[in-house]
Amino acid sequence: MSYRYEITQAVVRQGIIAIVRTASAATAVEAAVPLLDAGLTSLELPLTNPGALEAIRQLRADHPSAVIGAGSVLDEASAVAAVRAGAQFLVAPNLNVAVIQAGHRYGAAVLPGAGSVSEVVQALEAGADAVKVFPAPTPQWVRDVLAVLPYAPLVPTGGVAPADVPKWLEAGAVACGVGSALARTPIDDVKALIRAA
Ligand SMILES: O=C[C@H](O)COP(=O)(O)O
Repeated sequence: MSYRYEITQAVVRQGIIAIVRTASAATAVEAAVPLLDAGLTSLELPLTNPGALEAIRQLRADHPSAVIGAGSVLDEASAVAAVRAGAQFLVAPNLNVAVIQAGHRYGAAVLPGAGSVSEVVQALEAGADAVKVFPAPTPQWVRDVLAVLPYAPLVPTGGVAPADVPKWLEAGAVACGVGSALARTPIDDVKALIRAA
């Protein structure tokens, strides 16, 4: 998978980005593998995780068909480091045009963060492949924004409950980022969630 539009497609196809937050590279891999085995195909490892780059490198090597991204990518140096470690997509809670440019320069899809209609538009103008709406507002917010920006690929993230993912997707979000609540979800429920998304 080389082109960033293919990466974006793969990320949104399932409708869920599983965000793995742990205290070390080893525990990140340990937490990621059951999610991948359950059928989740897109994983985000925030750079705030100690050992995130190492975990990204290992997951890319061991799971070549998965789509592995880096989260909390706030600046260009972090973007380049993440791509060099193998990150195929970059996510941030904010908009930094230099992150988009660096990601695109090296073939990664980039999902900057936005919290308002103006910020969504700024992210799209800056070349965002999709826009992380953070923290996740409400499904009605997504509906309202899509009424005026029907082409905006929105990815609500932050406080999304796994069981609510279908509601966000019905509202028109292209995917949801799900982190802490996913970590608390039994793996059989994760499988059901994948079927429902
Ligand atoms: O970047 C987003 C958050 O870390 C994910 O939030 P969450 O843990 O509430 O799903």
